[in-house]
Amino acid sequence: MKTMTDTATPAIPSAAPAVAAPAPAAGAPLLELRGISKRFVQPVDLAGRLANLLGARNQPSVVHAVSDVDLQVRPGEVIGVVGESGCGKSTLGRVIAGINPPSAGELRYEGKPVAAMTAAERKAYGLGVQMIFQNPMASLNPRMRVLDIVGEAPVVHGLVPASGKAEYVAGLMRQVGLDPDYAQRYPHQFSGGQRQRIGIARALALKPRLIVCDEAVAALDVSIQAQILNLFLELRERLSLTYLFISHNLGVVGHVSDRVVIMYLGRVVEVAPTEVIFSRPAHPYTRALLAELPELDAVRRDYQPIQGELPSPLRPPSGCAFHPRCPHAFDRCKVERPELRRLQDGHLSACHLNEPPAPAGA
Ligand SMILES: Nc1ncnc2c1ncn2[C@@H]1O[C@H](COP(=O)(O)OP(=O)(O)OP(=O)(O)O)[C@@H](O)[C@H]1O
Repeated sequence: MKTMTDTATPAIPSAAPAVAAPAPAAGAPLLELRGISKRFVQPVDLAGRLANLLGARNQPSVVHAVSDVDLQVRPGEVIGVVGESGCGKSTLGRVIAGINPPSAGELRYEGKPVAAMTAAERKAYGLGVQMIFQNPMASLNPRMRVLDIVGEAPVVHGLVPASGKAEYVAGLMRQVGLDPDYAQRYPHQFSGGQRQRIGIARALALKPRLIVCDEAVAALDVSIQAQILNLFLELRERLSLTYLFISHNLGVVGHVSDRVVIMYLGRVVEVAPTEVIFSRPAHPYTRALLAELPELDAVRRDYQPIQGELPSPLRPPSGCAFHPRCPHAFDRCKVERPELRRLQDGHLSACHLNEPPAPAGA
């Protein structure tokens, strides 16, 4: 059977946003994270346990995937979460979407702590926060038709009667740019971009307020990435959606986000409006990520690209976790972890170099 393909559109720029994003609504946060941490305990194998018993080594078994993250997401806002592979972005997204419970801290949705929600409130939260994944082929059941992939959950949750399912699915398919005549087809009969549109329709079917997009365009060709990003922005306008956009690529995130959160080894190291991240990055790690982008402009020309490998979250470095890779590290960075400090309204950074100089004579 014929495979559908996407038409070509211009490639995504590697830096500043291409589409002017409307200012997010002010007011109470839709989602709030207070000191959120997520640790995974890794099972120690028999040899490791024996070695531990004999004192031959002290095998750490706790992965600090996310540590002490504070964040407020306002309704209508698009927040980009950026960092290298393994820095805790997906774990943070999964905690926000309720897939993994946090190990510590408080998650609040629509002003209520999730841990203290009634069953009805928890259901509203579960439907209100949806997640879209990187690989649509892996996240769509290959044996289900689009009609069921998109339409099953809203019927189960009573959002639409079974008799109205076909019409509901057809409306969603149109909304994401798919021909409703293909509702009887299976995922493998669509192109990569079209499959991601099915994933988006499936998320929209539950009428979410917040969508966590985890590397949602990373597996797509560059021209298709631009189409899907533009679709996210159109849907945001049309449906007043809020997004958390997770990506290792600062260029992709810059295209869609109002604010960017930079993560390093489980911690937030910089937060700022997107244009500030690109024009006045304060953290050496953010500058290193900018240096990786193909089109270096004059401002970024002296940024140093990232050196070496991400350390293991089993053994985070002492002090500032970035110090072994930081071109500006000095003695204090090795022993004292810098706090996330407010530099200006909406701009926070965790680097000793950002501290104001001590007053003369102090
Ligand atoms: N279920 C789990 N059990 C044990 N460790 C985990 C689990 N999930 C994630 N981790 C570890 O937590 C750390 C953060 O992983 P995470 O997937 O959140 O990072 P990421 O920034 O999203 O990376 P990627 O872009 O590669 O997905 C990694 O060291 C990872 O191995």
